[in-house]
Amino acid sequence: MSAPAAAPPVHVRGLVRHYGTRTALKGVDLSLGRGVTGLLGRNGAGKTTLLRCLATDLEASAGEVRLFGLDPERAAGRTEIRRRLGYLPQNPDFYPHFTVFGLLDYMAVLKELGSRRDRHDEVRRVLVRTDLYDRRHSRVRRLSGGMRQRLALAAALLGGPELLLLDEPTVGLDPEQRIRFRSLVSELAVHSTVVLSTHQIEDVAALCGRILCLDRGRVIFDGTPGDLVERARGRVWEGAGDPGDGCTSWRLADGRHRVLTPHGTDSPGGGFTAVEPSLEDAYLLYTGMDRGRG
Ligand SMILES: Nc1ncnc2c1ncn2[C@@H]1O[C@H](COP(=O)(O)OP(=O)(O)OP(=O)(O)O)[C@@H](O)[C@H]1O
Repeated sequence: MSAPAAAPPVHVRGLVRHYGTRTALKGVDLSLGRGVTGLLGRNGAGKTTLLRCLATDLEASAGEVRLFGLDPERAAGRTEIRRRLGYLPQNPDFYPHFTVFGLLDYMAVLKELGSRRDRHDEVRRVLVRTDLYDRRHSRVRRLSGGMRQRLALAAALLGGPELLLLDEPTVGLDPEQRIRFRSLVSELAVHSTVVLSTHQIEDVAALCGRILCLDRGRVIFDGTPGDLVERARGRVWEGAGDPGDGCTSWRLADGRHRVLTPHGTDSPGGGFTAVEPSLEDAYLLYTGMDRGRG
């Protein structure tokens, strides 16, 4: 099945997804090209549900999903989409008795990756990319949590997908592996579309050219990290004293407080001075500010 030549990798209009009586996505619109898009939102906001819909793991209850211009609800479209995407699910689970190499080779067979020789070359390639080559003969059950996470990433990279969907990929990675992960993903994003759902704001700041904030099944922010930070300017403060109620605050190591005030005109009072907002401040403010909206 062929797709329109200029179709974006991801095009979603009015996407709704119900689980029984619960509505996890309430009309999501988005269109994604190359680069890394960070999907942010509080627990239960709908990030995993959105990724599962893009990964052809869940069907839309209503609305339109097109991947590479193809319709995942049609069998031919779905098969072609699956050939072209890589998906790292939340809490990936693998057959524990396989070796690392054997498991990836098995997944490569399912991905229809050519002859035995080509497949093995591809498995070696993703093992090197994820720093697991030295563990290729280990049983999956003997891997640490971070290594399993890298194995899941290796599986998602098989075949060089044009669309890479990563659901909390850096959970359990040590700092060195997180840095390796970031440079791998930013390299891949030169030629492909990456969607990264995460609670790790540092990863978003380091990697994402675009951020989508989800809140209760809706996109409440779509823009660059810089846009999001700008919205927090004049609303982040540090100082001594009691910041009082009505704003988000936390105690710093030196005993002072960092305070987020929801409106630009608010001030926590004497003793507090406005400071440069971080992406995390901006994210907290933005999702917090939206709390009052229906
Ligand atoms: N299989 C399911 N059955 C019923 N409800 C579900 C199911 N999966 C998710 N939900 C509900 O759908 C909503 C969105 O969940 P989802 O897992 O997409 O959120 P999330 O943003 O990925 O959260 P988290 O950050 O905690 O992973 C939540 O209210 C959740 O309880």
